[in-house]
Amino acid sequence: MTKLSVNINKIATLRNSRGGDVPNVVQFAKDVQEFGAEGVTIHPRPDERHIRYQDARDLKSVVYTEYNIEGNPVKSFVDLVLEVRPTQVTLVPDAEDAITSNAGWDTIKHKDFLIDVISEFQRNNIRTSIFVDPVLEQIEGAKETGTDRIELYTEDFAHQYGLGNESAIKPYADCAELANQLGLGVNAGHDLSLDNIKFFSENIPGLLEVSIGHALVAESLYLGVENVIQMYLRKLKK
Ligand SMILES: CC(=O)[C@@H](O)[C@H](O)COP(=O)(O)O
Ligand SMILES: NCC(=O)COP(=O)(O)O
Repeated sequence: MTKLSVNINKIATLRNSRGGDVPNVVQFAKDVQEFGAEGVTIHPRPDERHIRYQDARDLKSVVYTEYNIEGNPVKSFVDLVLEVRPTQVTLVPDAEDAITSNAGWDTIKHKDFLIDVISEFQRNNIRTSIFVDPVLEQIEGAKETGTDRIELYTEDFAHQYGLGNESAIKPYADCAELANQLGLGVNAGHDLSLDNIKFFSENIPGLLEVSIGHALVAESLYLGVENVIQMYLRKLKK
């Protein structure tokens, strides 16, 4: 069974656009779990443009499913994760100015660094995952870091599948197969959506978890807007 972890970054983006507390990120996390989500993911960035470090602390007491914090392990992020102690930390090599995550780790080049941070989190009983491109050498490199899991970076799959190229699944399936053989858990995320999630999950062996945010929030808007318009119209009827 593949777990669905809902990434709530976009809820914080909407909140921050008005400066108040609507929508409320903590309430949203409570609600998605109530509706069946099996995890909550956040990705605080150093500029705090969506999820803030304080949100990460506030969410700790309400996330009773799996709490996954993603980010680049700069010192402030490492300190935050060690303070909050989520279920899982996912390490992502983000550039500070990146609009969103746009690459996996070079697990060979950054092996020593990854070993250090991963062992520190594991000493504190926090499961680790590292964001990787679907490249076999990078999966072998990930194994060398001691990480518990990998997260396959699925942007390319999502893009290609949207164009009708089903063969784009192959490198992901091959990497998942190798990870399974090596004893690494397999997560996946980025641009997964209602359009591609069934095909992706059916073709990836041993897929433990997907984290989905951008498309899930957009789909919630599209699928909810008719209902909300009707509710407004009812209230406006004299
Ligand atoms: C790690 C990853 O794949 C990203 O999708 C990320 O968690 C989303 O971050 P943003 O919401 O900042 O785009
Ligand atoms: N790890 C990926 C994630 O949390 C969500 O990515 P996206 O669905 O917002 O692209």
